[in-house]
Amino acid sequence: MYRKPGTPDPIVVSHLNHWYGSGETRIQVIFDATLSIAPGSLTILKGPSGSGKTTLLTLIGCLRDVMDGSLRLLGTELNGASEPAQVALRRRIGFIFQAHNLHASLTAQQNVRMGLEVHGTHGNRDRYDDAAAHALRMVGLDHRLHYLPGNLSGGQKQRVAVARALVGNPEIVMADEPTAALDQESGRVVVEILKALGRERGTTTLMVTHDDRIMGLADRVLTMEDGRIVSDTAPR
Ligand SMILES: Nc1ncnc2c1ncn2[C@@H]1O[C@H](COP(=O)(O)OP(=O)(O)OP(=O)(O)O)[C@@H](O)[C@H]1O
Repeated sequence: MYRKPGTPDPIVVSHLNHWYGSGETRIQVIFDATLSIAPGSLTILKGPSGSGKTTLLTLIGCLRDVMDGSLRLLGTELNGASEPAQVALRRRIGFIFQAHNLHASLTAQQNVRMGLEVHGTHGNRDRYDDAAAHALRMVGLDHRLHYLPGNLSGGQKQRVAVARALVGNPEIVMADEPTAALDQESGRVVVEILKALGRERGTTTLMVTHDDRIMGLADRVLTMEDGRIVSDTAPR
């Protein structure tokens, strides 16, 4: 992918620490995390339950305040960032979660449209349907635009959730266990879609997963243990 000289990495974390609780029950859950993630890459964050993966992902996704250390997201320092600055950054991120949270009474296209409506920043509302249809085409579901989630398979529902995360052209996609409920082939399809976006649009993906079946598809695998990043490998 072409990269303008001097462009910073979209995610740059430096000496990040995080705690939960207060007083005697305060516990540290992230210790001195330092990493930089290249644009257009797909990075997997893995590790045992309770090792801090979701905490790190939500810190990077601007869903939790930075307490200590530095976290630069798309060139903006999050430590001390105002709420409006954080809201503006969140609009540049597409989120995909394991429980895909599709609305049962809305069609695939209407669910994806919601991805634009919640932001309310994409100008011409007449174009929302076109944008939603386009995003569903990208995930191979253009023949299911008017289906309700109840009439879609698990893999198809997850692809609708991917389309909803992608419809606003996010610069970063953050996914928490997006393939856990899927069979191997459906999981692979979801990851391949995100990889293609990296190549074609430079979208950077950070994904938490326990799913060993998809490790080989990542550009980079970070392993966490007890709140620390203990290994950083490139599978290929
Ligand atoms: N809101 C919270 N308040 C207090 N402690 C928390 C909170 N959220 C998480 N923790 C604790 O912080 C540690 C890290 O949790 P985190 O959810 O980041 O781990 P994880 O690696 O994502 O785990 P899993 O794979 O089970 O989702 C755990 O010990 C957890 O019990």
